[in-house]
Order: sequence, then C-alpha cells, then structure tokens
Amino acid sequence: MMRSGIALILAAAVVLPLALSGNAYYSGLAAYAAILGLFGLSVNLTVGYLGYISFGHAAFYGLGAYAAGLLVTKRGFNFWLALLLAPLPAAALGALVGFASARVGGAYFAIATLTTAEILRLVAANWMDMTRGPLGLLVQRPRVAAIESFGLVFHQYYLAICLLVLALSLEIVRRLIKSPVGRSWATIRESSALAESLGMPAVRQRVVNIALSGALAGLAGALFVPRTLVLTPELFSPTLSATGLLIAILGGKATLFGPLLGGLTFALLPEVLRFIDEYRIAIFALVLLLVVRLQPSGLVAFIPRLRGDVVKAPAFPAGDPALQFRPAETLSATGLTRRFGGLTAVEDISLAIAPRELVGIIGPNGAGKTTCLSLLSGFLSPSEGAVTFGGVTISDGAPHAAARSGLIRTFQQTAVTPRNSVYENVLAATYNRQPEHVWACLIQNAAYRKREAQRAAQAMACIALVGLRHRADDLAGSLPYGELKMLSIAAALAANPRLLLLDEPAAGLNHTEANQLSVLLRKLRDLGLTVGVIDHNLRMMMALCDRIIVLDRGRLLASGSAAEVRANPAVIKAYLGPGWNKGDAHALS
Ligand SMILES: Nc1ncnc2c1ncn2[C@@H]1O[C@H](COP(=O)(O)OP(=O)(O)OP(=O)(O)O)[C@@H](O)[C@H]1O
Repeated sequence: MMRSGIALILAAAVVLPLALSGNAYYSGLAAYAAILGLFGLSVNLTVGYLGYISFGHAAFYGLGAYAAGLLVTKRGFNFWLALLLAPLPAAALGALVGFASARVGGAYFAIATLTTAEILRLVAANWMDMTRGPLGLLVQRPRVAAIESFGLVFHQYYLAICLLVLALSLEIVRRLIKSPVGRSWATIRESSALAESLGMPAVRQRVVNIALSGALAGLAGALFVPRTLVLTPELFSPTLSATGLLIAILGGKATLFGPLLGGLTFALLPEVLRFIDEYRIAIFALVLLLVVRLQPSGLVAFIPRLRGDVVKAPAFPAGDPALQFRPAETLSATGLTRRFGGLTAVEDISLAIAPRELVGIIGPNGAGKTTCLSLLSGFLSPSEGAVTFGGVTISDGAPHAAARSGLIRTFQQTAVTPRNSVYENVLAATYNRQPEHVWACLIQNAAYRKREAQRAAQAMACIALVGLRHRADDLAGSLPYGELKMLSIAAALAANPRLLLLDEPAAGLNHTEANQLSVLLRKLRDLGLTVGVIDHNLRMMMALCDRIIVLDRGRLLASGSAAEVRANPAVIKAYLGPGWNKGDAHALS
C-alpha cells in the first residue's frame, strides 16, 4: 500500500500539472499542500517515529528557505541547484540540536527547537545587510526556459517538482522506517534503556533522525521560496512550528501518509471556508479540535488502507528453528563496588561466569542483585572495580557497547514496544546482529535485502523458540504477562547474545509458566548460550541453575551448587533472620 501511495503521487506529478494547465490558483494551492505535507512528514519523523515533540521545526524550514534564497541572491546560484543544497545546513542544525538534547531527553529537545527558531528569527530580523530584515529578501521566480519551450508554464512545472520532491521524500522515509534504523527509532521511542540493552545506540539514532527531519523541513522551506518570493523572519515563527506539529498530529502520528492528509487539510480548508470570511479561522480551529478530539489517531484512521504501518510476520518454516549463538566468553567482575550517595548497594564483589554456565543470583530484597546485574551489563558504572567480558573491559562503555559485545540483559519491569506486534518487536531486536548504516537502509541493494531476509528468519526462529508462534502478529500490548516475559526473552535472543542476563524473569509467572521458563533456559544453555538469572523463585532457581551466587546487603555471601548453598548456614541466616533453626532450611529448597 505504501508503495502504491507513493506511485499515486508520482502519477499526480504528471497528471495534475496538465489537468490544471489553465488554473494557476489551484495549481499553486496543490503545490502548497505538497509543501505542507512535506513539512508535516519531517515533523512526524521526529514527533511520531522518535517520540520527541518539537516546538520549533520552523527553525529548519526557515533555514532551508533562507539558505536557498541567499545562495540565489548573494552567490548567484541557480535556484534549482540551491534547492538541492538548502537541506544541508538544516540537517547540520538538526544534528547539532539533536546532539545537544538527545542525551538529556525529549523535554529539552522541545525547548531547544523553540529557542533555536527564535534565535534564527532574531538573526533574520536584525542582519539587515544579509537578509534585509523585516523588509524581506526578494527572490526572482526561477523560470526554466528549456521546460517552457515545451509549452508548459511556471505554475505547472513548479507543481510537478513539488510533487516529485514529496514522492522522493516519502520513499526515503518509507525505506528508513522499514529498516533496522527506523525500527530502532520505535524501540527508542518506547524506552531508551530497552533500546540500549538490545545494542541500539540511542543518542546516535536520535541524532540521525533529527538531522534527517531537519533536512526534509529545510527542503520544504526551500520549495516554498518560489511560491512566496519574499523571505521574511516570519518563516521562523512559532505559528509555523505549531502548524507543522498540528499537521503531523492531525494527519496521524507515526504514519507515512497521515501528514499528507494533514497538509492537504491545512492548505485547502482555509480556502474552502473563504466564503464565510471573518468566521473562517474560528471554524477551521473548530474542525481541527473536533478531529483531534474524536479521532486521536488522526485523519489517516478514517482511511485504514493508508495506515500501512503493520509488518506481517512471514510464514514459519516447518520443524525446529535453527538458531546459532556466537562463541561464549567469560564474564569477570573484580572488586565491584557501587555507591548511591551514602548507601553502598554493592560492595567488593568479585565473580566470574564461565562459558555455557547457567548461573543464578539470589538474595533477599535489597541485597544488590539488580545493581550487580546493571554493573555487569554496563548500565551502571562501578564506583570501584571493573567488569571484563572476553577479556575486554566493558564497565566504562555505554550499555549498547556491552550489548554489541554480546552481553544482553532484560529488565525486572518487562519492557516491550506495546503498539508493535510480537514479530515487529523481535525483528527490531535483530538490529544488534548486523547494525546497518543509514545509507545502506536508503539504498537497499541486493546484499542489504539478503541481510533483511536473514534478520526476518532469525526473528521468526527466536519467536518459535520461546513458543510464541501463534502470537507473532498480535500486538505486544495485548499479551498476558507470562507471554510478555517470553517476548522479552525472544527479543534478547534476537539481539545475538553470547551471555544473557535475566532480571527476575519468573516474577509474576504461575507454576506452569515458571516450569516452561526453566525448560527454555535449560534449552538455551544446551544450545551454547551462557545464562545468568536473578530471581526470587528459590524452588525454580535451585532446580534450574548449575551454580548459585548469593548476595546479601551488597556483599557476596556464597557461591556453589544448589546443595552447597542450601546447606550454608550464612545463607539460611540471611534469608530467615538470626533466629533460624536447621528445620527451617527447607524454605530454601
Ligand atoms: N539508582 C539508585 N539510587 C539509589 N539507591 C539505589 C538505586 N538503585 C538501587 N538502590 C538501592 O540499592 C540497594 C540494592 O538495590 P537492588 O535493587 O540492587 O536490590 P535487589 O537485590 O535487586 O532487590 P529486589 O530483590 O527487591 O529487586 C537498595 O537499598 C536500593 O534502594
């Protein structure tokens, strides 16, 4: 559907200019709708797909317009060449704003865009020599004599170019959102911790997204130049930023064609309502409010075929899935200590997990198990000590770097992308198998397509392995708790682990589900994976693990087989308190 939608716009680029040959007004309106659709597409990339609200996308739009205008007026560039160059400064600005705010969170991005647009507006208003300030920079209509010699007039080929640029931009976004890079945006939008745990560099991917969004907004701004011919500081106005945001939300967030419907509405509705002149804006606002109130998913929800955003799982191959793991490595921690202010959560812990071991970490509440797991997986830096995996220090790296080396963790609170299907969740997690460059995702050559097919097959194998075949196309948010836990393990497996660290995978599971989990974990160990498990289900842990490590009050209390740990008086005391007697030891069985 997505492809045919883009093909339709390409067809419109040929047919509409001919059909509207005698009507410059409608032709101009159609071009304006295409420009607003492109602007909405750029806003939607960040707001919808990345989950970062922008209050100042006019910064990129205005910069694109001024870049094109200045290249033409001050440097004598041909406008159509300037149109190709104008997205570059907007992309650079996007990367800069993205880099400055990607680490600290979405609220800062919203403020950073708002501030950037205002600064640019002031620069444009006051740099009289360059921009002529509020008087406006005047640009000549960029007529192309060669095209006009075929009998076409300006408004016709301008419309054709606007629609061609829109179709090309849609194709770029379509390719990206269906690629490992775009799938990582959906995961980052849900939780950057989840994304990092699966090997996705959240900051870098945010910067890529915002830079691309800036480039598309800059392109929209540059395309607007031949329509306005006078560039004023109002191109950076908050009203324009709000328009872009509304187009994206009204059309349908995180959908490819939603912003087009939004752009069409914003271009046409004020014109359609022109006959009621002074009430026009009020009625326009009312229509907007009604749509947003009655259909929060946006206009695109009225045309389900246009949504086109669900990726169906391919058919499962018959028989057991072939899933191979990378060669195992040893995880070692020496002298690990982690303090939170005055509290020492983990103190001087040294341990090793050997290749293909199934190790349990137990301890009473607050013993420091999760802190220890976060230190081992690079999610926390130790106050003292170090962690090495396969001889390489990981404690200073970002969590995604630990995941890259094969240390994959899960979370106590199950983390998935609820609005995506089981298959989409697991497919996104294959990112770590072969991280793709954004250019490879755009070009999509034969080698890339082969890798995509491999990723799909691996995702299916992981889903089958955890027993969720029948759920592949169901939304993750609709799964019961036990299956959600299995889904997070499937995603972790898809991320190509050498060592899997699971934080309380049996929490909330009933007896049958806990048994199924035990069977799965043993199977993974037998397939060659090293597994570390934290859990409070002592019965399961004692029966399951090759070795048990016991923590108490941040310190390592004991390490050994289930029988050794069960018979250790210090362990029994930690669990049962100082008044324990030998007969109570069965509580640990
Ligand atoms: N980010 C943090 N900031 C401050 N204190 C923390 C932080 N994380 C953990 N702690 C404290 O460190 C101690 C150990 O917590 P941790 O969650 O590692 O224990 P746990 O053994 O996993 O507990 P549980 O079994 O209840 O999950 C607790 O006292 C906890 O309050």
